[in-house]
Amino acid sequence: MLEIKDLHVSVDGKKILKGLNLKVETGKVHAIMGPNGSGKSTLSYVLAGRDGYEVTGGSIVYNGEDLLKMKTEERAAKGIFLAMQYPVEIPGVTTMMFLKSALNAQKRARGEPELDAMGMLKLVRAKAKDLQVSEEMLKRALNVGFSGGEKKRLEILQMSLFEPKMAILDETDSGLDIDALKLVAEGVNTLRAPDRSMLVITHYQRLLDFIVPDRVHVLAGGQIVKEGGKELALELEEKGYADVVKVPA
Ligand SMILES: Nc1ncnc2c1ncn2[C@@H]1O[C@H](COP(=O)(O)OP(=O)(O)OP(=O)(O)O)[C@@H](O)[C@H]1O
Repeated sequence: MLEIKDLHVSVDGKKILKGLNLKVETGKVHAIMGPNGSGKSTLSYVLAGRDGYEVTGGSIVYNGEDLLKMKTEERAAKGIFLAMQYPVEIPGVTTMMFLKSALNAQKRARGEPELDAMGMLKLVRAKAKDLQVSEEMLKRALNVGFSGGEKKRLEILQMSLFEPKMAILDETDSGLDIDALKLVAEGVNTLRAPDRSMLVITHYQRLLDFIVPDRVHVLAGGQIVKEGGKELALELEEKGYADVVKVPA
């Protein structure tokens, strides 16, 4: 369970989150929708512990612990995973090498035995097939020259390897054609579990037809301004934000 209370965050001196409150329940899928620039990516970065995001007020409690006191790698080891809106390219590091070192770093931090090259290859191959991530992609430098859809599929592959407890998907649907969207949604749905929460950030109802959320929250002007069930996403799609919520100044 994740509980965010009155969260205030600034980036480069600019106030972005302005008193955000949000509860994400264990085992549930929560969707966050909101206009451009409302602070959705900022929220995902703050949860993952990215540098440069200054928390000036409020609290985030994750399974009874103060998340804001944890370093980024500690958060990952405790099961927080962020599928980024713009996955980073790392020239010189093959995708396979990256997956192995990231997974083993988490295993080390949890005191679990690490996987050797063979074990890793077997695991990745099995999961990659379902997400149509080719062997050739696994040999290439991480995300370098990958299409938008390939990058997003790789993010979901990472998620299925890391088996996080709290997965944050930041606009994982952007740049996906309809077949890739279904593939990614299927990948996400197979990871739904009673001990795993998901925070799905999206602009479009379309994704939520495939990944049906338990709760929908609207983020506008740095605050959660409306909450509801999955029907709220339909209402937003139909009427637009301006007619459904009042955006704080
Ligand atoms: N480094 C920065 N310096 C100044 N302003 C920033 C910085 N990073 C983000 N912002 C601003 O913070 C606001 C929120 O950005 P954020 O990316 O969180 O929005 P978002 O809701 O994810 O938007 P979108 O839907 O367009 O992806 C935007 O107005 C953005 O320009």
